[in-house]
Amino acid sequence: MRNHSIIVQKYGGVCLETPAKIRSVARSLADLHGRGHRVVAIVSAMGKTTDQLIQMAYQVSPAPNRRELDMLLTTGERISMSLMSMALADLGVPAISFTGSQAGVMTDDSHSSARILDVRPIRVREELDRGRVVVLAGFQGVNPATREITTLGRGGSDTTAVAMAAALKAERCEIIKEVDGICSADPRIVPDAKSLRQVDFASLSEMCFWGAKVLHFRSIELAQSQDVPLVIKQWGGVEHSTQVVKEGAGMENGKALAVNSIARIEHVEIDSRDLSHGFEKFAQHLKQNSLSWPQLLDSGFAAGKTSMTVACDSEWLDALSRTLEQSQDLRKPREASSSVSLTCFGAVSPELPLTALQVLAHHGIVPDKYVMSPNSVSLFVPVENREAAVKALHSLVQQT
Ligand SMILES: Nc1ncnc2c1ncn2[C@@H]1O[C@H](COP(=O)(O)OP(=O)(O)O)[C@@H](O)[C@H]1O
Ligand SMILES: N[C@@H](CC(=O)OP(=O)(O)O)C(=O)O
Repeated sequence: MRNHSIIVQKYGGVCLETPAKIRSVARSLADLHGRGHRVVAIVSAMGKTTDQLIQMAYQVSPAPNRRELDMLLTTGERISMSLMSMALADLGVPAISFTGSQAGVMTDDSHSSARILDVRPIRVREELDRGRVVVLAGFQGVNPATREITTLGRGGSDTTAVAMAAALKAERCEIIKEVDGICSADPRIVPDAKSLRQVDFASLSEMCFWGAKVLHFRSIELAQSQDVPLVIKQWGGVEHSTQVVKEGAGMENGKALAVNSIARIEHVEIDSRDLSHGFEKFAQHLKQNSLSWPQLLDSGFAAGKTSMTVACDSEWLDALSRTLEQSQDLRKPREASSSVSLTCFGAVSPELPLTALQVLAHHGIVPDKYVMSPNSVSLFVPVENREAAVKALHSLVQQT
């Protein structure tokens, strides 16, 4: 099998929700294997397993130890990988499952937000050469210095898939989803959102930073730097739904591609001398409460206070809110907000921010913050206006 091309496929929790769905994914892997490819399947935890495990941890401890939390969360992917391997064996396909550490995914020591330092897939290669389908637990690795098990952060299986595809020099890395690829908006909010057949790395990276739950943000950067051919495919479909390309050939500069949103953004105020002091106090607070760094969206200093605007998964934000109630110097100055972002191919045109504000005003939505990035216009709106804001801004996406 040494000369056969390697295909890495990643299946998210939605595609693996039930034993029946696992059997059906196994049939599709068997089919790919039967067509002569060497197949590596990266699996996430079934359905909402990771959420349930996190909730369980917080029921046991208000500030779960991060090492132990990683030990707990990695079990979700172990369940999927072993079940998938069993289902493949039942179909007569030789298969073997590996955890992240068995597969040689080496990370730093940052529990719950570890970064991949190296991938040494020795056992994976051996098993592929033997003709087996290799099923790998996504979202996890091991720190070679401490020998501790780590996780890559929520949604990290996409990053495992890209890193493994790069290390194995795979022909391509396919991210298999239930949705029809990357859409011009979350189809749950905008049912007639169109699927983007091609998207360039820079735009996709900003879409995912600003809330498109289609790919782990870090996996995009990795695919670009490691030159991994990356496609997003709808589960059951034969064609690629979305192909990620270096440059979006044929697309107009500044064209609005998609609207995405972050449902919950929390604001934190820190009594401090200056911005740097504010950051130090925030870092200390996170450490004391066993919290990893969140996604930082905005920060500023005025009148003895550092303000931080952060996003993360809801369990993390709930935990932060609880710890802030007990703090003297850090507090929540206001209710949470949502962001809504319009991402363009190429640089944002200078008139777009005003147009976006006018469209929202027409729908009675008044944002209170505007953040500019190279490809996106992002506005912070009240949580209750989020869906209406996404629908309104979607009218600016060119329907071609
Ligand atoms: N721009 C977007 N395009 C496609 N899906 C999006 C977008 N923004 C948010 N989503 C949501 O992301 C999820 C995509 O992946 P899904 O296959 O359901 O999950 P996973 O593979 O991570 O288990 C869907 O629930 C979809 O509603
Ligand atoms: N199970 C992990 C990792 C992951 O990547 O999941 P998914 O591919 O279903 O988003 C999580 O829920 O964060």
